[in-house]
Amino acid sequence: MSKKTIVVCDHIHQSGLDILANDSEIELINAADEPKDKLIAEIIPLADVAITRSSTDVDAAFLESAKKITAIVRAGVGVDNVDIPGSSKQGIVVMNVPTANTIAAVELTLAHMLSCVRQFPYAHNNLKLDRVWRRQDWYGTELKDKKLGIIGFGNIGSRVGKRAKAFEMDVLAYDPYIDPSKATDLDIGYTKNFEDILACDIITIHTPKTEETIGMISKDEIAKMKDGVILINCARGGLYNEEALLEGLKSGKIAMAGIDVFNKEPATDHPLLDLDNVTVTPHLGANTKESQRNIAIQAAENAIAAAKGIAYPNALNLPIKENELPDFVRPYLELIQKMGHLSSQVTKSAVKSIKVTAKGPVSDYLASMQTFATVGVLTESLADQVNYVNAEFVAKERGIELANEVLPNTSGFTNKVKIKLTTADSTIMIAGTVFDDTVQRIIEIDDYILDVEPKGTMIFFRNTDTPGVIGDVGRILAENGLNISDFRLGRDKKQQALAVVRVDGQVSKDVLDALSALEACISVSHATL
Ligand SMILES: NC(=O)C1=CN([C@@H]2O[C@H](COP(=O)(O)OP(=O)(O)OC[C@H]3O[C@@H](n4cnc5c(N)ncnc54)[C@H](O)[C@@H]3O)[C@@H](O)[C@H]2O)C=CC1
Ligand SMILES: O=C(O)C(=O)COP(=O)(O)O
Repeated sequence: MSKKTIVVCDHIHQSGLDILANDSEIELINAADEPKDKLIAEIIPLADVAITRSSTDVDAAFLESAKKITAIVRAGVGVDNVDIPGSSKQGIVVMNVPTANTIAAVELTLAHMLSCVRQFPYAHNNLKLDRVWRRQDWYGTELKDKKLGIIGFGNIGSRVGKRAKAFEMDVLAYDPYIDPSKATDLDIGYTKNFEDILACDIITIHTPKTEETIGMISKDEIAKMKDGVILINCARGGLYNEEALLEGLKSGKIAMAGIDVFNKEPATDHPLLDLDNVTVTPHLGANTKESQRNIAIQAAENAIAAAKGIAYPNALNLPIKENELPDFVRPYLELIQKMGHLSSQVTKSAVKSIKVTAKGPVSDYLASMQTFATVGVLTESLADQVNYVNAEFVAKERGIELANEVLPNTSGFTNKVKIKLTTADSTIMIAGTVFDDTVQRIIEIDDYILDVEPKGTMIFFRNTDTPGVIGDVGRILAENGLNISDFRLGRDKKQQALAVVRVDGQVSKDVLDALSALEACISVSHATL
């Protein structure tokens, strides 16, 4: 059998390189020190499998060169620099190594917190580089009794919280996608109100980088914070808007920031580096010997398994062989995934169960429908960490009940699919169908009959069915510069109406507040697909 070539694109621990070098069926190319243009142009075309870290973007240029690649192993957690849909299209399985560097990132977060409150690097430089002994210049503050706000309470966030408790901090978690008991069982406070986090003394973020989390802390949020707040980011650059962060640090509103990650890396001429109230590290969250050793071993073993076609551990995608599905099924899978994504955005709470029902010939693909619906629901909180391969496993791990059922088709449609999402706070049902094999439509939301294209930014406005409401909604949107691209109305038997309004542009909190202040409003929410 000819050898399979595994290309290592970034620096990994020697233990992983040894495993790769010692396998007689594997040809190892260690390209960590090669310039990226040479890597892409000359080395990637030779690879059957590639191992990457955050320094190598798996983008269009990479994929263009990846003629033979069947699998990519991201030797770490974050896959925001990996084009997963593009990889799937090319039949490339993307895998990551999700928990091997958790502790390293947790401990770096604590290091930044301590460095910030004691201005550690500045005092260090003053003595070591300037040879100045001025103890009166270096009065810090204590972590004890300070309120720590943690955004994102997953593997890293929860462990930061646990350790902060050992410092006798008052810890508060914000993560709308977890069961609150995950925090309260650790004697850590839990809030669904983001404003509570903004009122903390120190704020640290541990979410993936998604459309929802990019710029989660920006100018408006910083304005609401305490004067002298401390901000830590050891997750991903851009979760704190960098311009707003810079401005806040310059004005002194933010006393200190501890930053490990930047929007664009390497960040050797970033304006944050010119300030004297930041502690910075060059994306070192995962850089401990223990983590890198564990990651390299797992990445090497998983890359070999993939190269030999034996297994794809922690696969984040399942390249969909579209030609193996009947033509009419594919749009239903896409539709139910959108319906899942939409329902989780509207309910915005810890998911308890996802039930999928199908009527008509599409019911033969019920298990796939369930998978796509589950991916859609969990995408909102987990982004790329959930996929068609691991959806069921991830849902079960989070205590989410999955159910599905085929129902006799009395609907009048050739096929009809429905998702019922139950969360800690509410339940929503959305049904859809596909016309002419291509035209996807939402046809029911709860008891309302509608005809809505699931696309773009949508506002869901539920109101008592009284005259003049539509005009009021239109006026508020116009006043806020939002152009309406579609307006659909459904009525139920209780004299209530649901308007689904598609708009061009983003829906701000002000718009939602103005809509919910209307007398006829029962509820208002929005979602973006
Ligand atoms: N600096 C570094 O070298 C390292 C950075 N990381 C990054 O740290 C971050 C966290 O990693 P893990 O804890 O392993 O991930 P995780 O998946 O275990 O946890 C992420 C949590 O964020 C929550 N979340 C998602 N959207 C949210 C939102 N809008 N608001 C509040 N919470 C939200 C999720 O529900 C989940 O509980 C990732 O961005 C990862 O890439 C991870 C390792 C090393
Ligand atoms: O695992 C992650 O998400 C990280 O950010 C670590 O990235 P790295 O492997 O150090 O380039």
